[in-house]
Amino acid sequence: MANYFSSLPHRLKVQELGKCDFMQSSEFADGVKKLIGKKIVVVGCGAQGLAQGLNMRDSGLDISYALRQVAIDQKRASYENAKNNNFVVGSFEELIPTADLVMNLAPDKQHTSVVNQVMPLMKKGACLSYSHGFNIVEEGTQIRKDITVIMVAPKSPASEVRAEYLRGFGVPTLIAVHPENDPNGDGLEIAKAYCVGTGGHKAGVLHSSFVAEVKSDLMGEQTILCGLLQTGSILSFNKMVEKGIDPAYASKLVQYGWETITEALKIGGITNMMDRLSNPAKIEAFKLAEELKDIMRPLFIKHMDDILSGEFSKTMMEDWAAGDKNLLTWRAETGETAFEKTPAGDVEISEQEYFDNATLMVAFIKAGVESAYETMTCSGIKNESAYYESLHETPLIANTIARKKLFEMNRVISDTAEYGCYLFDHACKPLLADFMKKIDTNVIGKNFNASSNGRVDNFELVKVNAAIRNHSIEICGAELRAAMTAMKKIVE
Ligand SMILES: NC(=O)C1=CN([C@@H]2O[C@H](COP(=O)(O)OP(=O)(O)OC[C@H]3O[C@@H](n4cnc5c(N)ncnc54)[C@H](OP(=O)(O)O)[C@@H]3O)[C@@H](O)[C@H]2O)C=CC1
Ligand SMILES: CC[C@](O)(C(C)=O)C(=O)O
Ligand SMILES: [Mg+2]
Ligand SMILES: [Mg+2]
Repeated sequence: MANYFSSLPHRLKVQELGKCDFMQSSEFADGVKKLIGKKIVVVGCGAQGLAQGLNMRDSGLDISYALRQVAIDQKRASYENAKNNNFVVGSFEELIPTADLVMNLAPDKQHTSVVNQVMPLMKKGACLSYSHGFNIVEEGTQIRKDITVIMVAPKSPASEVRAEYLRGFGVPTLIAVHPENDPNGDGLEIAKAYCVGTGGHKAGVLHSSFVAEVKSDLMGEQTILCGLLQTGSILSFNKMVEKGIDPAYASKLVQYGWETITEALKIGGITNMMDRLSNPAKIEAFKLAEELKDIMRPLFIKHMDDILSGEFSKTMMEDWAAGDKNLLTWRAETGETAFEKTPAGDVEISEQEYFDNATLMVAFIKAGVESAYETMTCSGIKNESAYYESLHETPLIANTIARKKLFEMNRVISDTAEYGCYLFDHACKPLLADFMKKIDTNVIGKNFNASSNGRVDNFELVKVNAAIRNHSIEICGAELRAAMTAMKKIVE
C-alpha cells in the first residue's frame, strides 16, 4: 500500500493539511443522539480504549470490547481492564458483526492486522473509527466502500481523557471523515456524537482531516510534548547533580516542576507562565529560550520534513517489522537514566519555588512550544491545530511525568509517540551540549534572584513583554481558551 498523503496531488496535499474549522458548541446540540441505541464495539482495551469506553458509557452509550482470542484466553491486562469495569467482552467473530460502530483503538502498528480481520466481519454500511489517522494516511489502507471511516482524535494522553471527563471538562479533539469513505454522507454526524460521548466538545473541536491530524500529531509528540520534556528532564537533572544540588531535591524539582510550570501555561499561555517569574528571571528565561530556539530550529525542521515526506513513518515501520527492536532498546535505556533512578526527595517545594528555582525549565517550555507551533504553521498546518498540539497538550503530558516520571509518560502515550520521542531526544541532547556547558545553578536548582543584582532595564523588559504577548500562539491561544469555559484547575 502506498503512503496516502504522498500519493495526493500537491493541490490536495495543501487542502487536506490546512483543513481546520473550529466548531461552535451549537453544532453539538444533538449530543450523542446519533449513537443512541447503536452497538459500539471497541477493538483493544488499552490506554485510549478504556478511557474512551468509560466516558462513552457514562454518556449513555452501549459499549463492548472485541479483544483478540489470546488476550481473552490468557486474561491479559486488556481483558482485565474491560472485565473489571463490567464491560461485555468477546472475540472479533462474536462482536464485530453486531457493531454499528467499530472503534479501532489497538496500537497503530496493529492497525493493518486489525483492519484485515474486522473488515470481512463488519456489517454492510457500518462505521469504522480511528483516534489517529496513521493507518489511513501513512500506510494508505483502503477500506471497503460501504463502510464510513471517521476519526475522533483526542489531543491528550488517555489518562487525561478520563480525568478531564470526570472533572466535567474534556480534551480538545480533532474530528474528520475520510473523503474516500463517506457513503451515506453522515460520517460527520457520527463523529460529532462520538466526540460528545468522550466529553471532547467541552474543550474545543476542530473539524479537520486525517492528513492534518496525522502530520500535526506526529510533530507535536516528537518535539515539545514528549521529546523535549524527556531531554529537558534529563539535562536539567544531570546539571543540578553535577553542580552539587542534592539529587533528591533535583529529582523532585524536575518531576513535579513541569506540571506546576505548565499549569500556568494552560490557564494563561506563555504570557502567564513567564509572568510567574520575577522580572530579572523573566528576562533571563526569555534570552535562554531564544538561544534554545536558534540551536534547536534545524532539528524541529528535520522532524517536520521527515513527517511530511513519509521518511519518519517508513523508518518507524521498519522497526515494527524488526519486532520493535529500537523502541524496546531505547525504552530500556531511558529506564537507566539517573533521573529515572533517583526518587524524588521528601522535601517541601512551594508552588512559587518551582518557578523561581527552575528558570531553565521555563525556558525549555517556551522554546519548545513556540518552535513546534512555528514549524507546524510554516508547513501549512493551521494555527488552532498547532496550538492544540503544542501549548494545550504540554500540561496534559507534564501531568504524567509528575506521576511516575518518564516511565509513566512513555507508558501512557502511544507507541508511535514514544518512538518519535526517543528519536528527538537522542538528536537533541548532543545539539545542546555546548549550551548546557554554560548553564549553572542560578537558572536551575537555585533562585535566580539570589545571584542577580535585581536590576531591570525597563526598556528591555517592555521589549521582552511585547515579544512574548504578540507571538501568534498567544493571540490564537487567547481565543481558543475563551471557548474553554468549563476548564477546571488541576494543581490546587
Ligand atoms: N496513548 C494515547 O494517549 C493516545 C493514543 N492515540 C491513538 O489511539 C490508538 C490506541 O493507542 P493506545 O491507546 O496508546 O494503545 P495501547 O497500546 O495502550 O493499547 C492497545 C490495546 O490494543 C490491544 N491490541 C493490541 N494488538 C491488538 C490486535 N491485533 N487486535 C486487538 N487488540 C489488540 C492490546 O491488548 P492485547 O495486547 O492484550 O491484545 C491493548 O489493550 C492509537 O491509534 C494511538 O495512536 C491517540 C491519542 C493519544
Ligand atoms: C502525546 C502523544 C499522543 O499523540 C497523544 C497522547 O496525544 C500519543 O500518540 O500518545
Ligand atoms: Mg496526540
Ligand atoms: Mg499520537
